Amino acid sequence: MQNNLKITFVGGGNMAAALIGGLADKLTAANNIHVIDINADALQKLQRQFGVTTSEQIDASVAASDVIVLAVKPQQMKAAVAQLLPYIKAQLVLSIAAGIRAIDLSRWLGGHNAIVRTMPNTPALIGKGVTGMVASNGVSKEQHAAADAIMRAVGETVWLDDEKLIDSVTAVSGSGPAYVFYFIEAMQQAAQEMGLTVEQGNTLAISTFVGAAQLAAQSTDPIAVLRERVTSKGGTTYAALTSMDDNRVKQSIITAMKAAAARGQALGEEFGQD
Ligand SMILES: NC(=O)C1=CN([C@@H]2O[C@H](COP(=O)(O)OP(=O)(O)OC[C@H]3O[C@@H](n4cnc5c(N)ncnc54)[C@H](O)[C@@H]3O)[C@@H](O)[C@H]2O)C=CC1
Ligand SMILES: O=C(O)[C@@H]1CCC=N1
Repeated sequence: MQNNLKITFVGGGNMAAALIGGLADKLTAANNIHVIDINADALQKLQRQFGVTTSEQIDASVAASDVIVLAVKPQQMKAAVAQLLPYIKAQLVLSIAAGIRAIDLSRWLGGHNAIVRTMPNTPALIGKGVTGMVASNGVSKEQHAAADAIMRAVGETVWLDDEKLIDSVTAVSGSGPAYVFYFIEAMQQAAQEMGLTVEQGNTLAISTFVGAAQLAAQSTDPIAVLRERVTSKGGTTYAALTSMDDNRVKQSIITAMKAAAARGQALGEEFGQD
């Protein structure tokens, strides 16, 4: 079902492309989506692939849009937002950047406080994303619904009450696809070291991930029970999991995820300064 939301993306890189893929001619007509990026090649690709309109600099389309999606890197955010200032009225500003806090965006936008901070992830590209979101106090009911509809167009949404938790979401699901790919890569390498072909290893590793994830999503049993059902006493899985425990793999994953959350906070401090 399409609405007529006019959406301007500031930044047309990887994550913007994933979101636009879910929105264009689905939530809203492709020609209601405008993308501004300093990289002409990125714009050409988006124009060709999705039929969106584009420009290389901030223009009047910003003033005419209902929603402005901030999709540049945290390091690029302050400079990008500064150019928006003359065009900001009542639009919803939706940021997907790691770390950058709503209070800093608001200050750079002259006190504008209709801001939704979000943390999507790349499975959005195939409509299987999940996005953590938090609204600042100037967001109207309609804008809240619009933000939810935008992110739902590419997957699930999880709303938070406390903005601080966005760094935790970043560590879990924002960066999360990379942990999964890392684990799959390790399984593929092990498969090859144990004599399977590249193709056989890829099929076995990826299908195992997809199957186990779907089983986990559909099951009412705790994940630990699902794990125990694979683990016969004195069997092969027990040998593998004992090796992982001996190598503190679980603790390493938890430590790594806390490092991601800490980096999110540090990005906010580093690039949210005046
Ligand atoms: N890649 C991911 O998995 C995720 C990324 N994010 C967030 O999304 C944001 C974008 O990340 P990516 O798409 O991966 O980066 P990217 O580097 O692919 O895209 C950023 C784009 O912004 C453009 N840009 C830079 N300065 C600009 C300016 N002043 N005006 C207009 N465009 C400008 C660049 O040319 C580039 O095309 C980041 O803030 C990141 O934290 C959030 C969730 C997941
Ligand atoms: O690595 C990053 O900083 C971004 C945020 C979450 C995923 N990618």
